[in-house]
Amino acid sequence: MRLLSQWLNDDHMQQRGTGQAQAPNQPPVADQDGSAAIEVVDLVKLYKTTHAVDDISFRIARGSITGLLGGNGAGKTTTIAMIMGLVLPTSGRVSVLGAKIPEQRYDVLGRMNFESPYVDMPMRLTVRQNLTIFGRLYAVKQLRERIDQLATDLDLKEFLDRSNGKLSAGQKTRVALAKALINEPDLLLLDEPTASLDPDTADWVRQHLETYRKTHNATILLASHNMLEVERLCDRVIIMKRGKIQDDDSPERIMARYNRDTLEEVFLDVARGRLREGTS
Ligand SMILES: Nc1ncnc2c1ncn2[C@@H]1O[C@H](COP(=O)(O)OP(=O)(O)OP(=O)(O)O)[C@@H](O)[C@H]1O
Repeated sequence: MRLLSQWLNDDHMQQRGTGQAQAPNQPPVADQDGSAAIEVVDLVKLYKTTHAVDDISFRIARGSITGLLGGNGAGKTTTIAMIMGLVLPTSGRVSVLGAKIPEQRYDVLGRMNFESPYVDMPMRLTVRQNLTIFGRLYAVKQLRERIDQLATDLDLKEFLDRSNGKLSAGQKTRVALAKALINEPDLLLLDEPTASLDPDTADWVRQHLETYRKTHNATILLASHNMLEVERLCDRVIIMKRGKIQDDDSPERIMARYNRDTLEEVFLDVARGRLREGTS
């Protein structure tokens, strides 16, 4: 995850450094054709001899919530980074909201957003200043009202004028979520969205994400190590291991296939190489 934060910081610096915002509110690239929110075909990322991502393919339907699971080093972050166009694939194709990535990424970046508690925002700036900068990068209209709305929705009012460096981990996570929603994205990529939140706040964030998906018909792809969260939120689960897709189905069908009652048990089966029902 540290690597992803580095890529992201570099990316934002590049956009600011060139003085060119990312043309966020451009007309949508041809996605009226019913194309998937995300399409990944035969995707490979090879780092010297490490197959970080090893020939994976999937399509993610619009308006769905998909969980990307897998142990440490399974290839989740690299997959998400390639979907965002931050890492170039060794081979294979990615398209997002009908646009080829990375070639046409600037056509759709304004309709996407990303959140990870591992990516810090500038510490000396206040929450309001940070949200203002990101809102301007996305050319959000009526930005002040949008920030007020997010502050109400995500309960940030109490520390809106406090610098980011003086927030608790849980408060930072809520601010990071506000940043991810600032442009009302059609596609939200989340990395452990409830890490470091207490159970009550985590539950509240999950509810917020579910509501956001419903009200905006948004598509959410989230990497998580929290199996209960994935069971609760996701219509579909993609399990990765050593760069490959090990399983891909609804949580219910996956649990049935492994003859398990929880995704946590399935995760342990996959991690420890135990076979699912019906495989030899
Ligand atoms: N820039 C890089 N150079 C070399 N190897 C890399 C690089 N980035 C990732 N890797 C390797 O690729 C593999 C997949 O890493 P990745 O970060 O995608 O896994 P992950 O599933 O996100 O893991 P975690 O749950 O620990 O965050 C790992 O073996 C990792 O060491």
